[in-house]
Amino acid sequence: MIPSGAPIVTAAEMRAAEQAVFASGVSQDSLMERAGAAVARETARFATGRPILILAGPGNNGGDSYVAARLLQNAGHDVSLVATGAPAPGAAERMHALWHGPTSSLYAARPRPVLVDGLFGTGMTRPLERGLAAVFADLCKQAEFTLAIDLPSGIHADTGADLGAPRGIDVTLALGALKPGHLLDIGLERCGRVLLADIDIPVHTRWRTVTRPRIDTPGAHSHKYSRGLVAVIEGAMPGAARLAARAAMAGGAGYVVLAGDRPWGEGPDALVRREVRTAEDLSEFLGWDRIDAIVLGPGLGRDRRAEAYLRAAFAAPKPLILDGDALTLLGTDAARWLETRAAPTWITPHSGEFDRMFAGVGSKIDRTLAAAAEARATIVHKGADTVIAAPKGEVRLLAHGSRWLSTAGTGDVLAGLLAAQVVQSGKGVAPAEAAVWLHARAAQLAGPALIADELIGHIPGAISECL
Ligand SMILES: NC(=O)C1=CN([C@@H]2O[C@H](COP(=O)(O)OP(=O)(O)OC[C@H]3O[C@@H](n4cnc5c(N)ncnc54)[C@H](O)[C@@H]3O)[C@@H](O)[C@H]2O)[C@H](O)CC1
Ligand SMILES: [K+]
Repeated sequence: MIPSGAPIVTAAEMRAAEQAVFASGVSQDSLMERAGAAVARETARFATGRPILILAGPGNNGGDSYVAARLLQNAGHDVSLVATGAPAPGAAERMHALWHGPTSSLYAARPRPVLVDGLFGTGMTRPLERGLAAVFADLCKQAEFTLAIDLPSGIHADTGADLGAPRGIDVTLALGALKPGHLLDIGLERCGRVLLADIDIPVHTRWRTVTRPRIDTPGAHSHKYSRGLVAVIEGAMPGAARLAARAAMAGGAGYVVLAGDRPWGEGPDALVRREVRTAEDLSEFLGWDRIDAIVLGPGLGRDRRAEAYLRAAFAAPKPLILDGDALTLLGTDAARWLETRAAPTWITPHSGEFDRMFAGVGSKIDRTLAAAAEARATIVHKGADTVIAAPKGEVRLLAHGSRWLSTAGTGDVLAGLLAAQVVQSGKGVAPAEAAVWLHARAAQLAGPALIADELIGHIPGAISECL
């Protein structure tokens, strides 16, 4: 569980935001008191009277620990503390001096039912030392409830990479804002439930977690064309394009056309079919001015005709959603090709497709942002941690999507759903955010062992939560 619509900042941005608070006249001690008070409040809520062990590292994460230990003890809790080294000069040292309760060394620590991890937070720069990681993991294992301050110690704040974090953290209390490490990579599975404590540090960022979209009920004068026409192009595996087309219909598009050489197969009667056999046919069809968005890629194939279809779709001056085989065909030339398009483009790669198209370093957010800027396209980089990035720097992140989505055809559904949002809500991240939210919610509604066909049936239920 991750708070929705919450700001996400890097460790450096968080430090800069803290500096701005200090510059406005707030002392470091009072900010640390706020952080420690938030930790004490949440710990007390979950501890329900059980004995508490607090781990305090050498930096400001440890400083928060000393404050929380003092406040919990003052409130009557049974608290003991483990310090892993001398506190750094400054606020952490002053908070250490105010702690008068029992303190032991890490290696002599006895497990207690409630564990608070204040070893390292955003200052985590290198892997945990082995012995420390082993003792820490053991204390977590033996605790009944574990809360991590800001981040689990052993998770890289900016990438979510594993620097030795234990399993079994129940709650991570993010201070001030979420960090990428709460949402990406190993961080996503090691943080447990993420709660966000507002400690009054203003942050300015264009990175947020995905929120539930607001969808308008069609107006009195709406008609099939005003609600948007989506053209889905069929290829070698027609089932995939049909899934995308049905998802576009369920997603609220006014009119959906399936175009291909075998479009007459199964599927709803409300789906309009159009026979297209060659790239010339396709160009002619895509010249129809009623078309508001094109979906190309699901089940397209990778033969010469598929390449010719891709060129025809690229040349059409219409919003274009590219998925699956279209992305494989673009390959390492993707950015060069995509940046030539005048009309808006969305691409929906999973990590394998993304890595074939783009180089790049850093976190999944950094790499997706760099690719979006280079390709001048909005990218929905799918996975357990789905990152949406737009060329001008906007980022949306959806973590904890249903693991049951990892099955054939769900990506085709997302592509169709995205097209439906594009024709209804326009440019950039907004339609992608809406599509990703609806897709995840439909998956929750479909429950375990879902198949892509069933997912489509739950899209209207997801939409009804957004009206
Ligand atoms: N800045 C503030 O006033 C506030 C910060 N808050 C909390 O502070 C942490 C960030 O604190 P910082 O001191 O920058 O870093 P850490 O406490 O995470 O640790 C830094 C400390 O640890 C050393 N170190 C890093 N990695 C390792 C390692 N693998 N093994 C051993 N030592 C390591 C590093 O060199 C430093 O000495 C933030 O997360 C908040 O919890 C408050 O929230 C608000 C006030
Ligand atoms: K921590």
